[in-house]
Amino acid sequence: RRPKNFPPGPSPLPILGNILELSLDNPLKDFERLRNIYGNVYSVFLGTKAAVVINGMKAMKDAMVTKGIDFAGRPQDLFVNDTTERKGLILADYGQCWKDHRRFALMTLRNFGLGKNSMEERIHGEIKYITDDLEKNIGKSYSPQLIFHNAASNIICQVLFGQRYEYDDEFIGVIVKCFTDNAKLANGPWAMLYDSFPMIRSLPLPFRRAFKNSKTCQALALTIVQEHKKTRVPGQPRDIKGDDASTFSEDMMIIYTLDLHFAGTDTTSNTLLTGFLYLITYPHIQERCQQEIDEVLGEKDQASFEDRHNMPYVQAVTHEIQRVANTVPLSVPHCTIKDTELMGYSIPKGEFVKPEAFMPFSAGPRMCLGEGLARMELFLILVTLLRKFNFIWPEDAGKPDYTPVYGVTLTPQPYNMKVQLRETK
Ligand code: HEM
Repeated sequence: RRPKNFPPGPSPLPILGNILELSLDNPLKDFERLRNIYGNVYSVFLGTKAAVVINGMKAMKDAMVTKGIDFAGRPQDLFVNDTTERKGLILADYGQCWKDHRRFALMTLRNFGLGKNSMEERIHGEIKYITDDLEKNIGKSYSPQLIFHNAASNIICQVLFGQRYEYDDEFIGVIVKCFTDNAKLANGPWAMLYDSFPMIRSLPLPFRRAFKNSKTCQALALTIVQEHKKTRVPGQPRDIKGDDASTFSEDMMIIYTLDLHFAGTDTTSNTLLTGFLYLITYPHIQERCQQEIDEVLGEKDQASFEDRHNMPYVQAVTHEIQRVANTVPLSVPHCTIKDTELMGYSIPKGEFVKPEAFMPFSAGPRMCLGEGLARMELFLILVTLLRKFNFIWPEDAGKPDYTPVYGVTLTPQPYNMKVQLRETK
């Protein structure tokens, strides 16, 4: 039963709650349907657990910013918590440990050049590998998935581990494959059943693959962390470092690096993949971006992030790409840390909230800490590639299918593109 003055929603069935109202494969349309019936703040029961769904700018701002701290918790009894063994930063509950980790991550990103030229240089260094790969494939029908996932992974790997990996490197290939698989599993049907019906959790069902993926990544990350400990010179940080005496134990450090690696890979790359899918199939928009890029950059060697201020059209296209890509469609679940109110409804401590509104990086104290890096990556990669190449839908590729594949991150259906060098002026 809903607590007094709780946000409204469909009547729950015993044990099942409202699970039959939601498509287990992709509940986004059902969330939208329920929003049309119950308004911007409503609740659904996943099994016996109540979840509040928040939509629309006003309710999102109220919950995530005005009452940001009230809503800054993370539920701790979900499939995703068992996958990451309750360690790391993304799913840490509100408290000192989360604060320390968030501050440390932001400081590391700053120390490694975010907001300064060095991060731009690092991104440009990686773009050079993308353009080399594209140049090798001029005229062929080519799947861009691997390059964008590996490029985004390499940019964050350089901050985390001080190194990049070749695009055919097996070690990183395994990690990125586990990430993409877990991003689908964590919002997939088995996760929904796992969250709704705790009695099935110990059964050998397909959700176990996510635990196996997580163990595989942990074992690989451990080898890097141990290698770095061996060769570390005190006082000369090359990348992030741990300290056994604090909350940054080796164990914690491993999940923490995987968290940042995961958060920085599947998000930026899927946004780019969706971006190119639309730029290819709306060629007049690709062309207008290229015109603006040519005018602003002229003879300049390479684009700088500052150039965005002179490229209003490219900026608008980047924002539109983020809107249609809807890369993290349900954000990350929040929970209230004390009894609070939202849009006139009472929300008691401990119920969890899945914000659904368009704010690609979310808002408030828990908002994406990689926003600055992601924006820089999206801008520099888009501008540099569009300046040098034309991207074309292959003649034999049939009609484009824009239906995204559901998961923690939305992914476009796999597609091939053709690349041509642009005429140099
Ligand atoms: C287009 C790219 C990206 C999008 C759309 C995106 C989106 C998001 C969203 C919606 C959240 C949840 C915020 C909330 O709970 O309210 C989040 C959290 C987070 N993101 Fe991103 N993100 C992107 C790129 C990145 C990058 C490049 C990094 C790496 C530096 C990163 C690191 C994180 C971390 C660590 C959190 C958890 C923050 C916390 O719990 O305090 N993200 N992101």
